[in-house]
Amino acid sequence: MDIVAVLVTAFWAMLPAYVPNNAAVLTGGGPPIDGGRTWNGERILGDGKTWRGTGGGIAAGAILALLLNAVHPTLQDVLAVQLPAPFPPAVVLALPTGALLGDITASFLKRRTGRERGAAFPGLDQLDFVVMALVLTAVADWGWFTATFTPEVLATVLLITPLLHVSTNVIAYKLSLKSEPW
Ligand SMILES: CC(C)=CCC/C(C)=C/CC/C(C)=C/CC/C(C)=C/COC[C@@H](COP(=O)(O)O)OC/C=C(\C)CC/C=C(\C)CC/C=C(\C)CCC=C(C)C
Ligand SMILES: Nc1ccn([C@@H]2O[C@H](COP(=O)(O)OP(=O)(O)OP(=O)(O)O)[C@@H](O)[C@H]2O)c(=O)n1
Ligand SMILES: [Mg+2]
Repeated sequence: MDIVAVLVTAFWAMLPAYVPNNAAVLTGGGPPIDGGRTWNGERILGDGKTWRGTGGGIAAGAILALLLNAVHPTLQDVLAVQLPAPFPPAVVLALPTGALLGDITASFLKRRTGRERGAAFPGLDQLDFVVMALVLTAVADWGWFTATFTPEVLATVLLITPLLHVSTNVIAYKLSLKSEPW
């Protein structure tokens, strides 16, 4: 695969895992998942992980995956690029669900390490959602996963995701959509 094909595959295949975190910020609020419960004096997850944000995020990512599947044949013709095979139904759910599960796991780890809601955890913040999205996708459909995420695509995903995460968060902060720029 040439470099353009690798970049296009990495971005296309990960979009349904990128959008859920954005959508959760926009749709979040209401009752927290942990119901306010604590463990060893600290919140289990905190007020930043809500049912509404999680549901909104998964819905946004799954809808986007279905939209990408719908435009797949046309775009492949028009752009003359090799896109990954359409997202199988299990992957349509695994990518966004994994992304938010990764983010929720990171909040659990942040609370266990004494970090308050909104505190940064460099490294974890940038890769939590992508690692869990990839793991869940591999479990959901191993054939699609290995055909799409070749070693070079996987390396590209792990390289571009932190850059995209940092830039999206700075833009969202400047637009007053997030209270911290990370
Ligand atoms: C479908 C809905 C409801 C919203 C879509 C909004 C949107 C513009 C999505 C772009 C998707 C995308 C390509 C994102 C970049 C990949 C990425 C790593 C995203 C991680 O999201 C971070 C998120 C919160 O993260 P956290 O929970 O871990 O802290 O960021 C907050 C984002 C928002 C509140 C949404 C609004 C975002 C913008 C206005 C910025 C748009 C920026 C880009 C498209 C990327 C531009 C940067 C480069 C270098 C290309
Ligand atoms: N599952 C989720 C993820 C995010 N959000 C919303 O998106 C905001 C930003 O997300 P994030 O940065 O992940 O949460 P933080 O508030 O920073 O909390 P934490 O320290 O636990 O990451 C949250 O405050 C919350 O309003 C949500 O409602 N539900
Ligand atoms: Mg945060």
